[in-house]
Amino acid sequence: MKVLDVVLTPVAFADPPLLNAMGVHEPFALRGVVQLICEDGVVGLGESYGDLAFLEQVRKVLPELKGHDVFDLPGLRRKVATTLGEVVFADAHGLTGGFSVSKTVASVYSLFEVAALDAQGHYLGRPVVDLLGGKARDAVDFSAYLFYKFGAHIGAEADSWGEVTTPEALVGEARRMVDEYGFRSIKLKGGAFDPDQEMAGIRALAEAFPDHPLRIDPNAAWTVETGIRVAEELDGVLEYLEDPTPGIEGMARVAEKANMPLATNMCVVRFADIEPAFRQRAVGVILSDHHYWGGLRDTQALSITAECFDVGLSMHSNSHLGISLAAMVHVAAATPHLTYACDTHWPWKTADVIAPGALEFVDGAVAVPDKPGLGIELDPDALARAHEDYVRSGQTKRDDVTYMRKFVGNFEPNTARW
Ligand SMILES: O=C([O-])C(=O)C[C@H](O)[C@@H](O)C(=O)[O-]
Ligand SMILES: [Mg+2]
Repeated sequence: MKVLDVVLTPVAFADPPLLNAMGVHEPFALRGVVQLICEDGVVGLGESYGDLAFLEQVRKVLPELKGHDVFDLPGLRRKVATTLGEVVFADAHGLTGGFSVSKTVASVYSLFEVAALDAQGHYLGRPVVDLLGGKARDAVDFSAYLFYKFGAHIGAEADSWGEVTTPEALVGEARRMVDEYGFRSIKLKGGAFDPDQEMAGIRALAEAFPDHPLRIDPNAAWTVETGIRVAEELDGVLEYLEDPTPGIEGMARVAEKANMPLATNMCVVRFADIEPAFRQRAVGVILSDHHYWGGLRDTQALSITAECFDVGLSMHSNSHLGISLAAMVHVAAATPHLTYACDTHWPWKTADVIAPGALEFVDGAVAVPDKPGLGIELDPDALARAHEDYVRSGQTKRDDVTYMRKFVGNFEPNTARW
């Protein structure tokens, strides 16, 4: 089944002022939506980053795809690699680790691989999970993804979540997420405040939700010494400690002293990082993310590799829409060695580009769609609105640092700050 045309649509959707080590989320999150228009009226959908520098790489590949057979995934990867050559896409926030030629190819390929698998599924009348080997589980568990946050964007009214900077407000945020979605585990995005303040937040969550496994992720905002201190003080409280400090060597030094596993989506972000990280026993959990690990099938390869070394697998999330959630659910369902509830930013958004109803949270889990392909439908009006928002936003990249300086004039990223 050949590709006749490819449509790439940059979109934006409203995002609250969520805090992290790099600053604060801007008023809109950007994404790129791809439609592979194929023979027989089949359309395959993919979603990834919306930064202009990323979309420029994606655009280079578009003309190469016409006439490509959507069942030829190795050929698709070759076309992406050949077209991009030695180019390296680097985002402005670094929250998903370092940049490389291989990560750039993996990221661009992933967008098209998901769309090709969706198209294959439509053509065959089978869900993507079946194309990936079949269901290892019927529903995929997600964790509540808590953020400290400002109450409002610059010049805007307060959003419905309000300001969250205290343990009490954090527990309130968690309560709302758990009540609305039924999440059975909780992740706190840290790195925004002093670690003692964030530990107080974790302790308040542990008291309010004694049956919910907890994690904290400061995105490498701490020194090795602070990472070790937090690991000791939160021993028995956390199921894992995510990216306390920068780099494989630093993580290995914290891991040596920590009783809980260390998790990462920053120091192991491509297959070449696995050998040094595992040799130094730097991580006990990898957060997979098909958007930069080379698609759904490479995510499964990552899982098998982790399993061989007795390393756990969880799943990372950036701000995303329904196409990405569907892809995450299909690959998670087809990946037996997935040992933790996955991350998702889903509760933070209020709009989407897909028709509602295909992906529902019940008890914190999303049932795997059984319709063909990803099992979702693009809503053309919603896509057009999201594209208008992209144009209106004036944003061309995610830049949490610069936006934070509008709140705190002399702000510098919190990398290894404490
Ligand atoms: O687990 C992580 O590191 C992330 O989810 C990175 C994200 O970019 C998150 O920090 C965010 O959206 O601010
Ligand atoms: Mg992380």
